[in-house]
Amino acid sequence: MTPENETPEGDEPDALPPEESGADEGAEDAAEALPQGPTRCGFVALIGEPNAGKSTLLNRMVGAKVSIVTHKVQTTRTRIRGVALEGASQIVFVDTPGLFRPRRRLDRAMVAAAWTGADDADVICLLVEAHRGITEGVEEILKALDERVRKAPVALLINKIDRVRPEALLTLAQALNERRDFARTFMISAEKGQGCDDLKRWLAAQVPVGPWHYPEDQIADLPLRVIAAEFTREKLTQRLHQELPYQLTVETEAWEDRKDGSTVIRQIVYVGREGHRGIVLGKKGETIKAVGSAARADLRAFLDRDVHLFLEVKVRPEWENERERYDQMGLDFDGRKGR
Ligand SMILES: Nc1nc2c(ncn2[C@@H]2O[C@H](COP(=O)(O)OP(=O)(O)OP(=O)(O)O)[C@@H](O)[C@H]2O)c(=O)[nH]1
Repeated sequence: MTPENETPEGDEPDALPPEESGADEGAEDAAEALPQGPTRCGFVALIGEPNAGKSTLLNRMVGAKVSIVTHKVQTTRTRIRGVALEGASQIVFVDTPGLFRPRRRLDRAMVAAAWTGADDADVICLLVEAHRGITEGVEEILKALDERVRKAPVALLINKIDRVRPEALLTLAQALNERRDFARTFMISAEKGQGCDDLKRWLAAQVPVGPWHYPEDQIADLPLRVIAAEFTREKLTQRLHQELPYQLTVETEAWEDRKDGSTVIRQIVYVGREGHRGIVLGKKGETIKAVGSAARADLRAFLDRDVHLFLEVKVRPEWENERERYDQMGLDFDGRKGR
């Protein structure tokens, strides 16, 4: 067992700031009228290639960090729901794993989960990276959308507009709209906030009339144990190089809310080989200690409680072929559908 070490105040690595009001210049004019009267509630699936910015957008829409974000592809493994309110509407965002050509069992389960998220949605948002344009991967997703999606409106979100010149954006928007009839096109920067208020208002008007699914103060729908494991996996992914992050998984083994207001969380990091265990631990346990304190800082902010986090690294060569590991991640072992 490696206990986490104390995190100095203010050392909270990546939490996104709450949505800033007014970040979206000119949104007032362009926005749809805010839904008035009866409550509305519906599911909005965020789909796109790995790294398109789906988790970043989800966090911005919710105004808090509920999905992990890294610069590496395929960070999101399971479907994560984040809940946002806009006027009388409750919008349940479903952050799906990136869509790509699956090779391994884990890949297949992730892609199946992504499509299940889209199949169940009232509105689908396709994120395309402004600077990458219509890649082979985007082409494949468009083709799959044509085949699979019959009813739900699909909005095109051209993300990362902060990375390109405006002229390039218009050309890309035009090319994509020629390829498919989108319900609406938005130019956004999930990271910087441009276009996001406008998008949220539009989505609020699209979701169907009906009662809210979640209490007003609930922002995420994933077991806390899984969210906690995801936070640790994010820190590992940020610190470890190359392929290793894809070859490990994190599970929350025990969770105890203590009377003194603190929470004790024990997690296991499963790796495939002894050599990987050494890398995850680092010299004198430095890596795992740093991971533990960064994850703990996020957990503390998320739970608004003091957290004691204990991490253990175990070698389990076959973890990728064990049904229980998939159950823990909320993925379907047979890759047929996400849950
Ligand atoms: N410049 C810029 N970077 C962005 C923007 N949105 C997201 N990013 C960055 O793009 C990277 C990927 O973002 P994620 O939100 O993890 O992407 P994802 O689509 O959830 O990725 P997967 O988990 O692989 O499916 C991160 O480094 C983000 O900071 C944006 O609007 N502008």
